[in-house]
Amino acid sequence: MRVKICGITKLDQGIAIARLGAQALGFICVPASPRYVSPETIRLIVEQLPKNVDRIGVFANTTIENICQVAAESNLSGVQLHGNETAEYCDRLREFLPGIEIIKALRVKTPETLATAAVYAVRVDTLLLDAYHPEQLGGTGKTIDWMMLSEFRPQCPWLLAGGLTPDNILNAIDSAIGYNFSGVDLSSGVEIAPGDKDLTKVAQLFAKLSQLANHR
Ligand SMILES: O=C(O)c1ccccc1NCC(=O)[C@H](O)[C@H](O)COP(=O)(O)O
Repeated sequence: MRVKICGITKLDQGIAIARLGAQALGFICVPASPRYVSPETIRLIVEQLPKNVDRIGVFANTTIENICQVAAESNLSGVQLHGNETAEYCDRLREFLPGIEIIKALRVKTPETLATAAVYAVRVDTLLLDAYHPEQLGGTGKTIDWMMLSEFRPQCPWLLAGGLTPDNILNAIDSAIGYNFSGVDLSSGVEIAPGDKDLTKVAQLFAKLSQLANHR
């Protein structure tokens, strides 16, 4: 199962979290976020990571030119679209960034949001389901109503996000496991403060995940 830890801002924490077992690290490229990191800082961290760790830049409602520039400067392997990007936008981004993983985040407010997954699933590599918050785009610590996920069957792999913690991770996965479920994404649930990861909690997370038969 893929585990993505998002909101990395510090080199030592990125390296430690990769060593603990994260297959993907997320870097917030949204300037308004308290977890924002510059392309220069991302590059410094990325250069020290094992090559098999995915390096995902998180963007929201920005231009394709900006994403391409940051992806090149930071040496990203993937980009996550966390705003109101349309399906056509995803198509255009693919043309500009062939070979880069595109993750489309859906902020799930009602079951109707899940129905919009179909239009993205044939265009992007991965979907990510996050919780809806009226004022914040991500890193909110709010959970999705996992009961809504029982009928979720997208045509591409998907990650579960939103308020996941070492304490609730096994229940969340139990609810999410199903067609094309590929992993989990955590941020505030393994933090001391925004952008400052709690390595004890990250270790607790991987200890919990090791109880799952299909982990790794
Ligand atoms: O984390 C942020 O500050 C952020 C800001 C703007 C857009 C997206 C953002 N985070 C996206 C993520 O992938 C988070 O990991 C995801 O929202 C889950 O967060 P959490 O509920 O804290 O685990």
